[in-house]
Amino acid sequence: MVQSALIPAGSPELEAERAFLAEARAALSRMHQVVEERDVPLIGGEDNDERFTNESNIRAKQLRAQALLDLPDVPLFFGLLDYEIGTIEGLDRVHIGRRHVHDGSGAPLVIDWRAPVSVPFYRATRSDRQRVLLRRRYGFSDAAELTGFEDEPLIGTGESGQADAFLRAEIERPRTGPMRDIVATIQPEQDDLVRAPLHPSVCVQGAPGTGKTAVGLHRVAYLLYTERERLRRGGVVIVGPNRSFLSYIRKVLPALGEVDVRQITIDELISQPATASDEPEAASVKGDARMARVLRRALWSHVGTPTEGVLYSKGSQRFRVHDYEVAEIVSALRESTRYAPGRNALAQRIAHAVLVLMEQRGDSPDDRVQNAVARSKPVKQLLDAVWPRVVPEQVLHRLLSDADFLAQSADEFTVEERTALLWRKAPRSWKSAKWSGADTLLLDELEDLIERSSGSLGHLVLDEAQDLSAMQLRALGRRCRTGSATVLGDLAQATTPWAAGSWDRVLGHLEKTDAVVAELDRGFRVPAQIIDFAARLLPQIAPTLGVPSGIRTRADALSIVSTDEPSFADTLVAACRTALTGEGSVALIAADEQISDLHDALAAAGLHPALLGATEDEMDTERLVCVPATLAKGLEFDAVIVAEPAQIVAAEPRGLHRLYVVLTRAVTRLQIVHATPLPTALTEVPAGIS
Ligand SMILES: Nc1ncnc2c1ncn2[C@@H]1O[C@H](COP(=O)(O)OP(=O)(O)OP(=O)(O)O)[C@@H](O)[C@H]1O
Repeated sequence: MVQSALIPAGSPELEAERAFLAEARAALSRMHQVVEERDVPLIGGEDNDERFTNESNIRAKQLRAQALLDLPDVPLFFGLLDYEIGTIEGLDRVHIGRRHVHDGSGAPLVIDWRAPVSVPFYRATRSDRQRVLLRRRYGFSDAAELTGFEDEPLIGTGESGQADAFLRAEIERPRTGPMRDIVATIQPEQDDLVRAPLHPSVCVQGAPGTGKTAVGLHRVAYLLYTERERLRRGGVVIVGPNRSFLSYIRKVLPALGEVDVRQITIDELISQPATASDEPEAASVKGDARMARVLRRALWSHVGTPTEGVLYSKGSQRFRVHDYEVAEIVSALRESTRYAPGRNALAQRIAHAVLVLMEQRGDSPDDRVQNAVARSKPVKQLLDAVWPRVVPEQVLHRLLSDADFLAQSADEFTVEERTALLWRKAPRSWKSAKWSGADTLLLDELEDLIERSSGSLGHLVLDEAQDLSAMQLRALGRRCRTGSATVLGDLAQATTPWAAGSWDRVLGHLEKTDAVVAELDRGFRVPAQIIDFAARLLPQIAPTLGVPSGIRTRADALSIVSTDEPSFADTLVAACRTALTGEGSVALIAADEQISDLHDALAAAGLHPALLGATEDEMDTERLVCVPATLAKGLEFDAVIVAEPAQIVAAEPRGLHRLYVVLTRAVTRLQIVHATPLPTALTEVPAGIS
């Protein structure tokens, strides 16, 4: 909501626009009321299908009503296009907003930004004006009151700078609370990705603040508009790195009228909760793609070679299926099925062989006889010996506790890697085992090897995907086998030791190798001075990536304060106090082990800081937030104070990547306060980087 618009209050045209806004609001309220008052057709009967249909209809009505609620702080429209007469039948002037609003008789008042007629709002230029005569952008107060507008005629020569000024004003609007939508200022390169079709999948590599998260969220809203029916069945899920991040983005989709999208962490998507943790070495090996082969081998090693056949008796008759015949069936099945259906198929094939023997002796047995043979004691005994029933926990327990079994299943791992995998103190049985997050993914993989999972998700958005392990990506891909994905991330921000390292690998693990990979390199969040400073780390952390460009510059964007140990806390308090005199949000970011002491120091100085991660919505309530470095990813603040970069680097193996993340969170100002020397990667400027 840009506040500085050219047309002043009181002008007749502005008053006309205000009246139009009031009319549109009243119309939306009527649309909402119509839905509220509509009876849901309920079908009689109490069986599951009928109950399910009734519940779905009630929920559909609730969602529709919710989507039509007029949100008091969200403007109903943000732009307008004047088309050449006759371009669109009966509609030369189009107001563009977050939702479609009609007057009750079907005539549109506000057109949804996702509709084809809205596209030129984002794409038309003077050299390619797409039959548009004029583009108008509106300014609103924080209470969504129309304060003015700017017109951009597209006829004539030259380019106007209004769009850039508008974008800049929008980005620099002080941040309060969670992330907001960018629907009024989506840029053409972002719009390409937002409106890309549902298939194939899309993968976006983008430097910090290039709008990846914003693109992912707007793309979901767009896909739900164009493919609602297809996506309704499987659903759409957004997977983010942690609860703080999800809380930060939670309001964008509802503001765009989409209230039925799950936004969760990967741990929440995998059904089994973790109850233990891993050493980093173990977590790394468990996340490695080679684990998939190891698990497959470990599982299938339970299938043995029959040493005896089956002797089936019916009355006085005996039917024998020889061991070599069983062995042939087993070996054909192991090549072609999953574990559990293979076991059932083995029983059926043996039973079929018995039936053939019966027929050879003149009987004419039917299917019921075959089923009875398949369930008979001799067949069951053979199954238990040759193809035993197993559960994922059994297999994993054995792998992590039995060094010989592990060595036999995992010969591609080094001795050190196998040692890292083995439990120091193994639980007595699989039933009493506690599983770490990495283990739950291995169990998930095993479950799929035993019985194919359904994989029916319609669309999956993965944010910060550069951090996911191969096994996490495989688990995600399994849930979306027929659906498509939007994969968002930045390889330079990969902080996990198990990060896949390239988009080809990520997409391979996800089984979305058909994805189109695109790059965003215009940084909207971070002023150029800060981006250039942070980019000094790139030659070390991501030498193959290009250096991003910041679209804004600010003379006072970056300052570095060197202090000594005794004055360190006081210097930080002073820096935070000064930052709070400006507008918007302020973050103090420090290494995780340092943050709570610093939080206490700020509190003792009376600055009322919140501590990120303590609850879920601390960014909504306090202007000053203390952020542990490991939770900073994906977030942004108007002013950022980074304490002791060297400590952030020293805290973890990929500390320089973490520092890159931390340095790129500020929208207006970054101040670095340090008592120990800055990491040399920041002070020794490589050639070609300013
Ligand atoms: N077209 C735009 N108009 C206005 N603001 C924008 C636009 N594109 C991005 N922004 C703003 O820039 C900031 C960064 O966007 P976003 O968080 O989506 O970037 P990102 O690429 O996901 O960053 P990171 O890599 O740090 O997670 C946000 O405040 C977002 O609203």
